[in-house]
Amino acid sequence: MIKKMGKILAIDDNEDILFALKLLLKPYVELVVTTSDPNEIPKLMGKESFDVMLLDMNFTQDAISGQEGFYWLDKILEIDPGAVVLFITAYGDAEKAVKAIKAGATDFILKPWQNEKIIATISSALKLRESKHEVDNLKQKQKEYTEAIDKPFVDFIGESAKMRAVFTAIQKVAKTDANVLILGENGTGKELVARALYRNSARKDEIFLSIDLGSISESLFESELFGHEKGAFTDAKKEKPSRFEVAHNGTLFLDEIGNLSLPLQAKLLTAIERREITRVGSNKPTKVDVRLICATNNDVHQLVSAGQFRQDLLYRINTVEIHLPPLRERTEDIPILTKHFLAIYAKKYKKNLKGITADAQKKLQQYLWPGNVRELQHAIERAIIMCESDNLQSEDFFLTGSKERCADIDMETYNLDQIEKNVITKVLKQYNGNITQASTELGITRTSLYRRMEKYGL
Ligand SMILES: Nc1ncnc2c1ncn2[C@@H]1O[C@H](COP(=O)(O)OP(=O)(O)OP(=O)(O)O)[C@@H](O)[C@H]1O
Repeated sequence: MIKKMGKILAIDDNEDILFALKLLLKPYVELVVTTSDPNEIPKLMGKESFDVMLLDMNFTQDAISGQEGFYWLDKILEIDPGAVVLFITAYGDAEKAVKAIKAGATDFILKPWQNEKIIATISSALKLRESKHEVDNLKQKQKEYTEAIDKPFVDFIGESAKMRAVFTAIQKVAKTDANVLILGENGTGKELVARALYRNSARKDEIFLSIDLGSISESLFESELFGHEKGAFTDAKKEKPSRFEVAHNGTLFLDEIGNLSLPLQAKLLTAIERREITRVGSNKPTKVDVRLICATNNDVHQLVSAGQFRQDLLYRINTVEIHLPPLRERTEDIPILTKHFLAIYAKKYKKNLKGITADAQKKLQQYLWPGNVRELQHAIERAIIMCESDNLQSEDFFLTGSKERCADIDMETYNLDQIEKNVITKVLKQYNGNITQASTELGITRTSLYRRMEKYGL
């Protein structure tokens, strides 16, 4: 039953009813305020935050239409959109009840009432009000967390033509609800793109939920992504909502989608196609409305050709594709990124640094950055910690030499085929046999590289 909690406002033109209500509710609730004049409602609501309001439907004698009640319901909801209003009427019928609920009332009480029934209804209404408060608090917290998490992501830097094309694509796509697939090597800024899309979308006030699919084990995938009911399996001590449900109305960022096994791809596809999920241990599907942004550092089209990624899933997630170029293909961005990270870390480590020497900057320009912007960021942080002078020096950067762009190639022979073979061997070694990266570096297609490898028996 109701613990002595909750504040109630009862509005009825019949003083006897108000008196009876006060007497009935006083032992259970913290405060009962009554008024026979509905015009008092705004003033009373200004003074006190009521949890539940009991509102008569008809205030003029002999009136049975309920119009006045609906008028005051509107006023109450205008003042407090989260108000929990219970209509009271002696002339209640199913039709009016439905109309009242549609208009925003929470429930309906018929006069004359049974005491237990009215107390039970008010008790549920108080619980509803409490849940509404909790939801509001959680939404507020979520907003604050998102803003805090988003802060480091606000600076998305790049001046190169390739990055300008990415920024233009983000501007065009963000406002639409289209599913976006972001492709790019590790550390190129895929999550930055996802957050920029979210921040500029119509769903910006809802949740942004990021899931690293690569970090979820196969056995836990289904319950992690789709949730489970209590007792669905041995360890399911409590029910768990699916990530889709948590992200409902918001944006779901599925990172490392290329790492999903084929059976899990099938499950994900069903959820996306039907726009509903079914928790493990339940047979009741729940509708979900999310904007999907996916990312991968794999060559997903190549995975499709190799039968390792479902084509139908790819078509569902790549309404628009955004390609993030690796840093070595936009070396003109290195100076501005250097400046940016230098300012951040000099402040963090309280170092009074002027900048970076021309030699050191040249070293950064020549390096291939296999870890892309993330690697540059870490290299600068480390250099700032190590630096003992006014400017970052070449020696402050410990870059793995093998990944430096080779300025010249030993010409032991002038045979062009032999030179080509040597260069390809060198580049393949440099990228540990990664065909995509090697072909990009060589400026040829993957197919051409394969053809040449076959030709030279590599
Ligand atoms: N253009 C950029 N401007 C500023 N910072 C950037 C830029 N690109 C990447 N970064 C920074 O580099 C780091 C890596 O970025 P992010 O996590 O978005 O990359 P990713 O492509 O999602 O990486 P992974 O594939 O490893 O998950 C982050 O700290 C990010 O803030």
